[in-house]
Amino acid sequence: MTDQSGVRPYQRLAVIGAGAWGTALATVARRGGHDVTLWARRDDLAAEINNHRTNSRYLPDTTLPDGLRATTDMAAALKNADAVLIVTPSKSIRTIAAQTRPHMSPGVPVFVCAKGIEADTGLLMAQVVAEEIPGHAVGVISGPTFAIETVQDHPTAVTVACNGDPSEALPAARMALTLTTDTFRPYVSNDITGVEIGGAVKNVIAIACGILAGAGFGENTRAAIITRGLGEMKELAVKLGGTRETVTGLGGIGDLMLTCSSTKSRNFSYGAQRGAGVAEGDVFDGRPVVVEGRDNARTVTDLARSLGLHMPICEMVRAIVVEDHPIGEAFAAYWAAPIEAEPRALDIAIAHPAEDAAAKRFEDLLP
Ligand SMILES: NC(=O)c1ccc[n+]([C@@H]2O[C@H](COP(=O)([O-])OP(=O)(O)OC[C@H]3O[C@@H](n4cnc5c(N)ncnc54)[C@H](O)[C@@H]3O)[C@@H](O)[C@H]2O)c1
Ligand SMILES: O=P(O)(O)OC[C@H](O)CO
Repeated sequence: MTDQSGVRPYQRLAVIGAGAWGTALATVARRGGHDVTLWARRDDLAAEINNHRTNSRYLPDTTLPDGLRATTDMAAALKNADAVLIVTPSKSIRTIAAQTRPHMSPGVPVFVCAKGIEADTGLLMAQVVAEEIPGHAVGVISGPTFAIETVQDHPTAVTVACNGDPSEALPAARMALTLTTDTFRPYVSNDITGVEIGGAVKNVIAIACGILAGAGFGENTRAAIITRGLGEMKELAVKLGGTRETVTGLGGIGDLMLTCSSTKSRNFSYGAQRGAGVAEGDVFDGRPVVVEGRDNARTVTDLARSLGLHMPICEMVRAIVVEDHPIGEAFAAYWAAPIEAEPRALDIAIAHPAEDAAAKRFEDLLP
């Protein structure tokens, strides 16, 4: 084990994005005694956080810690920061990173906390930030974390990752120390790729689990999808240079277990509503809710296809949410696929003996 006893926490954090997760991470850091400035897009939200210690839209019924400052002024947020967290949805990460660049002090590390892959480029979030803010160490924070539970002080663990050997991954160790409180426990990793693929893929698998739960299927089905989904996650992560161990950690199976089994997950809930027959436009009663897995279904499968990988559960979700195929048809295609080996490295493919019957069963049963 490398002796990291000389590691010092960061003292002044800028958290960019005052939605549920940005506010939760800012709360953790403030509870840890650090100086925290939270950047919000909207004036009224910054004023609410400063004047009432609440963020009622994103974290209802919670009180934020004293001394947590919010601002809409990016320069002010970044002025004295010795570390930065970017916590907006993955679609906006490039734009937000570009907005931070003119105000970023030299050498300040940046941690991305969004779970996604960029459309068109297929880049992971840390790669996007590295392109927009060159010359800064870039890391990621991910794991099984519902923002509301974190703010309510439920014991919560995350992975903080930077690339490189343990000495180069020092910013990850410093950020882990910075965010450690009596209830929040970060672990350190040097595998950004594995952690990021875990976060993006679990969103898609959670939609699949939601769809099948919403359609009325039980725990057997969910366990099958989580396990096979984990296999898809592992193949993509390893293909891109991540490790199997990371996929079996908090950012992989940990986040899968959480997100695939709770209606607190927006991805699972979105899927559950679709599976119960709610039309796309009526999900969440038409309210705009961040469901990263909808975009991830396309970006994950685009990336996998470009690498010659087949991710059948992610393809099923893509067929439903991106290409608007009927749920029954998409699930039937997945379920009646040829018999294969577990793990897939064993090269076996036997035609499904009841392909048509299986297909018909689900096409008739599901919306
Ligand atoms: N909510 C959670 O429990 C949770 C936990 C872990 C990780 N995450 C991840 O954190 C990221 C952010 O999710 P969230 O739950 O905080 O979302 P949210 O909907 O609660 O908040 C999103 C925030 O980003 C801002 N935003 C949206 N688009 C923007 C843009 N184009 N430019 C600037 N600001 C913009 C919004 O104003 C809002 O403040 C996602 O990638 C999500 O997967 C969320
Ligand atoms: O609400 P979800 O589905 O976006 O999940 C939130 C977090 O990613 C859970 O770790």
